[in-house]
Amino acid sequence: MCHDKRPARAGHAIGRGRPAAGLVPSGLHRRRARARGHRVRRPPVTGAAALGAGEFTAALHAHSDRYWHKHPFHLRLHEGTLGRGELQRWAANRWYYQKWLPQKDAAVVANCPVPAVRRRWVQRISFQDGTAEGRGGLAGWLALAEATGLDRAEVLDERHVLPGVRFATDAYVHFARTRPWTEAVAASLTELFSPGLMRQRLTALRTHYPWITPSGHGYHATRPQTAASDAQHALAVVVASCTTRSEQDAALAALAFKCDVLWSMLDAVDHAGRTG
Ligand SMILES: O=C(O)c1cc(C(=O)O)c2c(n1)C(=O)C(=O)c1cc(C(=O)O)[nH]c1-2
Repeated sequence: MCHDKRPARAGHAIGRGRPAAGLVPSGLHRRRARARGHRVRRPPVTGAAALGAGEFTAALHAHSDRYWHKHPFHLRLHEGTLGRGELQRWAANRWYYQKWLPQKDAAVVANCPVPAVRRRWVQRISFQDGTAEGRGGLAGWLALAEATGLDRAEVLDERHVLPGVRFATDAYVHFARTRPWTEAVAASLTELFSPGLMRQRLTALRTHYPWITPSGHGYHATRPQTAASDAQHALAVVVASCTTRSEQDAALAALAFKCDVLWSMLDAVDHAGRTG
C-alpha cells in the first residue's frame, strides 16, 4: 500500500462518514501551516484501506513535525533570551491549560465505555489533582509560577490569561467533551513528543534563569516520566481502537488539531511579549 506519512489535517467523524467540523483545512490554513514549516496534505480519500498498525503508528509519530517544541517562543526560552516578564506570562498562561487537564481527562473517562481504559485514564486526574491539597501536578505548576515571582492569587484569578490561550484551551476541552472518546485519546498523543521537550526546558530554566527558585522545578523534574508512560498507554489504545481507515484518519486529525491548540497558545504568549 502506498501511504503518505505526512501528518493528516482532515478526518471523518466515526460512523458518520463526513468530515469532522472544523478539521478540514482551508487553503488559507494550508498556506499558513506551510509558512510555519508544517507539511500538510489534502483530506484523505474516503474508502481507503486501513493502515497497518506500524504504518498508523508512524503516521501518528510524524506529527512531531508540527509539535510546539519548534515554536519560536520555546526556542527563545531554550536559548535563555526571555525576560522575567515573558516567563511569568508563559507560566501564568500555561496554568490555564494545566488547570483544565483533569476536567478534560474526566470527559474522556465519562465518554469511554471500556473499563480497562477508564481505570488507567483516571490516573491522569490523580496525577494532576494529587492526593491532598498542595500535592500533584497542578500544585507543582503553581509552585513554578510562584518561583518566577508571581503571586499565587494573580495566577489563580487568571488576570494574565490571554484571550488566545483561553480560546485554544477551551477548544481542547470542548473537543474532549463532544468528540468520540478515541479522538480525545488521540489528541492527547502530543504527549508522545513532550518528555524530551520538558527535560530540555528544565535544563534551560536551571541554566539560563537562575533567579527562578529551585522549588519551582518539581513539575518538570517528575512529569516527563509519567508523560512518557501516559503517552505509551494512549498510543496502544488508539492503535487498538482505530482499525478502520476513517477512524485512523479521525485520530490523525485529532492529533493535528491538538498540535494547533498548543501552537496557538504559544502564538498568543509570544505576540503579547512583543507588543505588551
Ligand atoms: O510542557 C509541555 O510541553 C507539555 C506538553 C503537553 C502536550 O504535549 O500536550 C502536556 C504537558 N506538558 C503536560 O504537562 C501534561 O500534563 C499534559 C497532558 C496532556 C494531554 O493532552 O492530556 N498534554 C500535556
